[in-house]
Amino acid sequence: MISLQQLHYCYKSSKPVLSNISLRLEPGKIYGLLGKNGVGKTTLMQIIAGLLFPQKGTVQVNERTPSKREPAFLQDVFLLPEAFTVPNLTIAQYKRLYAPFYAHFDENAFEQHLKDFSLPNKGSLRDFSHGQQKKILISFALATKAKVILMDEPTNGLDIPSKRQFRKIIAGAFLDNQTYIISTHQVKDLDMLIDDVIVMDDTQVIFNQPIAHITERMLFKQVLNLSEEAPQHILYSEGSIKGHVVALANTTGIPSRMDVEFFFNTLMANKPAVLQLFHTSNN
Ligand SMILES: Nc1ncnc2c1ncn2[C@@H]1O[C@H](COP(=O)(O)OP(=O)(O)OP(=O)(O)O)[C@@H](O)[C@H]1O
Repeated sequence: MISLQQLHYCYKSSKPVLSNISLRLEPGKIYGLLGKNGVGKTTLMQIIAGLLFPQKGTVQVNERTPSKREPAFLQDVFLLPEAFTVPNLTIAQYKRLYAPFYAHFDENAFEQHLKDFSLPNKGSLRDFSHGQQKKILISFALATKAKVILMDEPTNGLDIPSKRQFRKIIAGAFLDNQTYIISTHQVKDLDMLIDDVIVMDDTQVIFNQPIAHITERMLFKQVLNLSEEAPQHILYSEGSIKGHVVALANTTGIPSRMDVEFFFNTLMANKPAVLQLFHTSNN
């Protein structure tokens, strides 16, 4: 369980990046963390990982305070950063050096993930391409079986087959006692993977809902003419080759199919109307 209460954070002498953030994240869920560039996604993940310390508010991760960086906390949290440089080690040396920090590290799972990504289990990390290095680190992250796994833009730099493989590996590796938080602009890469969507905007978390709630309350569809829909139900639309893609208030009572990217665009374009849909219903 991750619990943030009235969290504030600012870098030295700059304006706040995070203000008054309260959030509760449960085990057994994969959260997609979305937001425009510079909104504070990485900062938030670094606070949860105990790498940055908030000026105000409290953070609890599995009932521990990340900033204390106790061994019992560190062995159960893994942050895969967006930018990284690998040490001058072979895969085997890397595993020997870092796996012991994670009490539940699963060597077989590590080997299997490497195989699933079509990577060898030997060789010097620096001799691999950046995309391959990323896949090695993703494989390592998942093999730690840490209760909290934070991934910052994990699919950036991955080729198209690897992105599909990423979704498959995550879906297979995820355990009920884990919480994954995946920050990404490659929203399509999270399709069918995430349970809940968190959206940050202007120093705040403005949205945190399960996909199931979104698809109950919103409908995403293709129409030839916007006039096919009641104007009061149209939340947002984009022109497409076949007419328009629209996001509507779901008045059918039947859950729709989720399009995370289109949902995000709708929320950014029409915050009050989208947020109203969720505030007026029993969550
Ligand atoms: N070390 C730092 N010192 C000062 N300001 C910083 C530092 N790191 C980030 N910032 C600022 O904090 C804000 C949030 O940055 P952060 O990297 O958390 O955003 P983000 O949502 O992850 O962005 P992106 O989607 O572009 O990766 C930005 O305005 C950024 O310029």
